[in-house]
Amino acid sequence: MQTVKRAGRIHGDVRVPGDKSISHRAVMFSALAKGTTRIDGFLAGADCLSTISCFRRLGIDIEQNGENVTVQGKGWFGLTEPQDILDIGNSGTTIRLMMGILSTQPFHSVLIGDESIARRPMKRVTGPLRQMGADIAGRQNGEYTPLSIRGGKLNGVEYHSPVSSAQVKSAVLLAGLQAEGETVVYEPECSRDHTERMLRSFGVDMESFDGGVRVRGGQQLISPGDVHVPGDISSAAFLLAAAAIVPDSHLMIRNVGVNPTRTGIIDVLKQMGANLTLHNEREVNGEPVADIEIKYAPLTAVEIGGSLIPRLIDEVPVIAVLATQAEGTTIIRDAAELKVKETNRIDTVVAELRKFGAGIEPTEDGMRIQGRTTLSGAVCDSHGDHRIGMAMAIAGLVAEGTTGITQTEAVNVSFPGFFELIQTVQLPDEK
Ligand SMILES: O=C(O)C1=C[C@@H](OP(=O)(O)O)[C@@H](O)[C@H](O)C1
Ligand SMILES: C=C(OP(=O)(O)O)C(=O)O
Repeated sequence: MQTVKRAGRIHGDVRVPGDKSISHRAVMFSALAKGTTRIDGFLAGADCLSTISCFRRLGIDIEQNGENVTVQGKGWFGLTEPQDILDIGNSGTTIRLMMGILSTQPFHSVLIGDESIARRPMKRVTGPLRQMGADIAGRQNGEYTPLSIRGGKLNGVEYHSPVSSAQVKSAVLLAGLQAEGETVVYEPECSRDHTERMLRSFGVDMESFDGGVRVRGGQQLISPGDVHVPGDISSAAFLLAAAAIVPDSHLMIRNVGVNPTRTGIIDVLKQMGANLTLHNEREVNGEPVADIEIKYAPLTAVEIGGSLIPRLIDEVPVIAVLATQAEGTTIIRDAAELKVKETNRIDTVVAELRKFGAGIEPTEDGMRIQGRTTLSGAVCDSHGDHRIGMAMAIAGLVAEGTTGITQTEAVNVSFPGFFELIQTVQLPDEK
C-alpha cells in the first residue's frame, strides 16, 4: 500500500512524462510510414508499451530505450499477419485505433486486453468499421473483447458518431485512409485532434471543419523523420491540482502539451480562481506546447458541461478533488462517458472520496461536489484505475493525517514515477 501524508506546500520546477495520446500515435504512424522515425519524449508507460509490443508482433522493428524510440516503418501494407494474439493490456486507445488500422490489412488478427478492457464498449468502433466493410467478430456481436478482425477492401463512409470520442474518430479516419472514396466523421462535440495533427505531419491531406473531419482514401504516410512528444497535460493536471489546493504552493511544469482540445483543465482551474500562467508558448510537430506556472490561491466552485467535457474527460477525477476544496457546490454534467473508462469513474470517484469525508453525490451523467470540506486521511483503493489512484493521492496531500492507497501499480499505465515526483515537490506539513 502506498501512503501519502498531508503536505506543507508544493513547490518546484519539474517535467511530467510524455503525452500518452501522442506517444501511441507516434508509434502507430511511424510503423505505417516507410523508413526510420525517431521519437523522443515517448511515454514509457504500460499503455504505450502495449502499442509497441503489438506493432512488433505485426513485424515492425522497434527499438525502445526509455523516452527514445526508433521505429523502422514498412509502409501501410508492410505489416504482417501476427502469429499470436495481440494483447493491448489496459489501453482503450491502443485497441480502438488498431481496430481501424487492422480493418484495412489483408490478414486475420485477434485483439485481447485485461479484465477492465473486457468490460469497455467496442461497438462504437466495430459498428462504423463494419459499415465500411470490415469483418469483425467478438463477444456480444462485437461489443466486447476478444475481437477478431479479418481486414480487407473498405469503402468510405459518412459516419455520425453518437459520442464525442477521439478513439472512435481516429479508428474511422485511419480505416478511411485506405478506403475507396471519401470518409467523413461527425461528432457532437470536438474531441482531441492529435490524430489529425500528426497525420498532417506525416504528409496526409485531411480537412477539419466545424463538427467533423474529412479524409480521402488511398493516401500513404511519409515520416517526418523525428517526432517530439510533449509532456502530458493529463499527468500535469495532478500536480497542478496539488499546487492549487495546498496553501503557499508555487510550481512550474515545463514542456507540457497545451493543444486546445485538451486544455479544459486550465480553463476550469482559472475559472475556479487558480493563479495559473502559461509561459514560452511554442509549437512542436504541429502541437502547441508551453511551460505552466501555478501559485496557490483560494478556489470557488464551478459548473462544468457541454463542449468542455471532451476537453477534460480524463481530468474529472482530479477536478472532483479540487472541488472538495473550493467554496460552493461544483456540478459536473454531460460526462456519462466516465462510466466506460478503465472503471466507472463516476462510481469510483464518489466511493473513494466519500472515504475522506467529502460531500459528493453521483448524478446520471456526472457528479455534484460540496466544498469546502476538511478531508480526513483514509485507506482507499485505485480499483486498478491509474487516474483514480493518482486523484486519491492528491486528496491525501490536503487530508488530515495519512492516506493509504491500494493497487497503485496502476499509475504506471500513464505516469510512471508519479509517487516519486509528488514526493520531490512537497514540503512536509509542520503544523
Ligand atoms: O484518443 C485518445 O488518445 C484518448 C481519447 C479519450 O478517450 P475517448 O476517445 O473514449 O473519449 C481519452 O479518455 C483517452 O485517455 C485517450
Ligand atoms: C481512458 C483512458 O485511456 P484509454 O481509453 O486509452 O484506456 C485514460 O487514460 O484515462
